[in-house]
Amino acid sequence: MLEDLHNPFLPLDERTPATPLWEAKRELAQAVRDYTEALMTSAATPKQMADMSQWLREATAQLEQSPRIYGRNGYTEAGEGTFGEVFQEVGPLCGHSNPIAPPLEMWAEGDTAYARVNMGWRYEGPPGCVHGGFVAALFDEFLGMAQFMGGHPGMTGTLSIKYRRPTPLNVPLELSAWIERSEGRKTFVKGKLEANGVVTAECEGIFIRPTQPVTELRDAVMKEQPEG
Ligand SMILES: CCCCCCCC(=O)SCCNC(=O)CCNC(=O)[C@H](O)C(C)(C)COP(=O)(O)OP(=O)(O)OC[C@H]1O[C@@H](n2cnc3c(N)ncnc32)[C@H](O)[C@@H]1OP(=O)(O)O
Repeated sequence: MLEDLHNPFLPLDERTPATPLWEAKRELAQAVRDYTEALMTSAATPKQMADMSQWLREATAQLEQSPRIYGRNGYTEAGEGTFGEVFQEVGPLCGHSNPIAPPLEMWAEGDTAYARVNMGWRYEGPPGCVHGGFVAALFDEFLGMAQFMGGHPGMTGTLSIKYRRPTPLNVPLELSAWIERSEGRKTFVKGKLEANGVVTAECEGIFIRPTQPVTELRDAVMKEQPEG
């Protein structure tokens, strides 16, 4: 059922783009990341901002007029990689080709999964600190991947977070996670987030292995939506 999912713990240098589309998109996504990060701290003049808005709208129009592919299933159906290869590009937290992904880098050593990320000004909640919702998002993605080590990955059922200290922006954040136990379709995972050697947040997640293939999720969800 989940055989085709990308192994999130491949060495980073082996996670090469599956097709030329992703190779180009990675570069564009990084440029957009850099642009939005610069925007957050820029005090350019209103005229400079207006000029850049115009220039960006024109660039967006070019993308909109290009051939389009929608969603993970769309990319796999278009031959742009397996479900797993596409995931490593479009995932909203770790996707190389998704400019909203910080991105989060993950690897495994023994029974523990690790991740590293640096959250810039785009993610500010309390002054100088990472917004709590983004801390939760990092845990959701990271614990979601850590449960793969158990071999029975599922969807997030419950995520409980203890915010112990404010999490600073613009420093390397270190995450670690491990599987506590599995019961039937449920996998219990724990994790922590550290900045400068201080634990700023802890998380417990319960992941539930779905009864249907995750690749069929889109069609199942669409069927559940009311007409209209
Ligand atoms: C597959 C790899 C993807 C990895 C990415 C993970 C990161 C994500 O963001 S996932 C997206 C966020 N999560 C979701 O959208 C999930 C939405 N929820 C669902 O789809 C369903 O409720 C789902 C699949 C979690 C469980 O549904 P279902 O399979 O019908 O559960 P059900 O048969 O009622 O219960 C099975 C067991 O799980 C337990 N359980 C059900 N829901 C929950 C829950 N939310 N929290 C804790 N336990 C639960 C039940 O108590 C039951 O336990 P037991 O066997 O001991 O009685």
